Amino acid sequence: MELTSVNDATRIILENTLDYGTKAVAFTDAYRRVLAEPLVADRDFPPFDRVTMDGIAIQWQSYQNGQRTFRIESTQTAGDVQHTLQDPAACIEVMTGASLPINTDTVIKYEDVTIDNGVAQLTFAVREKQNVHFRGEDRVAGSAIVPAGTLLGPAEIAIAASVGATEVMVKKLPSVVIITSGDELVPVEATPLPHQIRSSNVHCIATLLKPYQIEVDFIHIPDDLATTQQAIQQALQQYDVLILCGGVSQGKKDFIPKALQAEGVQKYFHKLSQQPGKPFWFGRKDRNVVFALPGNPVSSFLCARRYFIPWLRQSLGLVAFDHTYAALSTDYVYTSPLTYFLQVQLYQENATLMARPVMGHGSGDFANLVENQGFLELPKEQTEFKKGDIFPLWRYDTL
Ligand SMILES: Nc1nc2c(c(=O)[nH]1)N[C@H]1C(S)=C(S)[C@@H](COP(=O)(O)OP(=O)(O)OC[C@H]3O[C@@H](n4cnc5c(N)ncnc54)[C@H](O)[C@@H]3O)O[C@H]1N2
Ligand code: MOO
Ligand SMILES: [Mg+2]
Repeated sequence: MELTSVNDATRIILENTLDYGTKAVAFTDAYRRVLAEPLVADRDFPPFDRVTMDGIAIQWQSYQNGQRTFRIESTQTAGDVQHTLQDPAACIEVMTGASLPINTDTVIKYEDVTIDNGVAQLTFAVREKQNVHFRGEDRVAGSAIVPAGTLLGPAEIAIAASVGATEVMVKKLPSVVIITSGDELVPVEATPLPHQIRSSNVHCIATLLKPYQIEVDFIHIPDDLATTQQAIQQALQQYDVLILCGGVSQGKKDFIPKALQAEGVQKYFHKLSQQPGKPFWFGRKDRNVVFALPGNPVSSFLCARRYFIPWLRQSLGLVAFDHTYAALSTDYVYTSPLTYFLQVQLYQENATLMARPVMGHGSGDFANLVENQGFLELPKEQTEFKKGDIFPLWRYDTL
């Protein structure tokens, strides 16, 4: 049977991204959501001529005229209404964050003056308009400071706060369920019998999605076709996205592809020319998108990272691909005609990000994942990879 290439699979998946609309959320809950409407400056940034040093404010012209001593008229601290300098030859004491007094244009910090008996004497040269952050210098009122489509981080949340956007419009997230199958799996809190294991993959995948603020539901089904079909039917009604884990290979109880098709999910591909994750199945039914990942823990994780994250990013209006690049630390040989996801440990060598292969015991060895931070995507046309060659790097920490 013809295997689908990694490139074709990527293209097909990205042809099936969906827009889930927008919603308003409290700006304090907007971290790592995608902004749907720009954050607009309600005032100039800064909104008034802002003093940037504690010291005295003068009129530059009097300094220019040779004056070096200034009588102190008043003191203006941050939060005070704006003072006015009455005598152009005098000065006003001002504090960082205060609005610059009317009739002044230059601030001299305390370290550059001596004050005696209510008179300030300059001890250093002064530049016109120094130590003032002038109104509208950064942004003018009405300008879009944060454009729509931005993934919100600390800096953007600060802008939301500053413009008084208690609620912001963000892209809605798809609802996601992770469905595990397998009679050998028991819950985390259970003590497994000798032939059983605790279900761990789902928590790996759920954690992978957390940086995007996606909270998943979990469903576990036994290896039984009728129950599987029923669970899939219900999940298709309840969720936008189904991520299934396991049951997609050749086993006697690998029912997932059959059950999905029986429930009307159209298969877009099954089996890729990649290692690990070869038996990956992807399909769609109307607005339901279904990622049926191979059960081996490394396979399900790397497939979720390599295919689901770009799908999610594009669905949210972000650039789909979030890989970077790293250089192989050593020669490497891989002879199968498959794209290889090589698990690597990352380290910095001068300005180059280096990737050292960390070989585990195949796609069942998920303990090995803790030793590496991502994988290099080695193209299937090549078998010999040279030290220093650069390849796409998919990091596990996606944000
Ligand atoms: N005859 C063939 N056998 C297999 C092939 C093949 O091409 N021909 N492909 C192998 C590859 S590659 C993979 S990957 C696996 C995929 O298997 P399934 O998707 O059918 O997954 P399962 O059989 O259900 O489980 C595989 C393995 O993973 C463990 N697993 C599953 N779910 C979890 C979970 N939630 N937490 C922890 N571990 C989980 C499960 O116990 C199995 O050990 O098939 C190969 N076989
Ligand atoms: O491709 Mo399977 O994903 O190696 O274990
Ligand atoms: Mg199987």
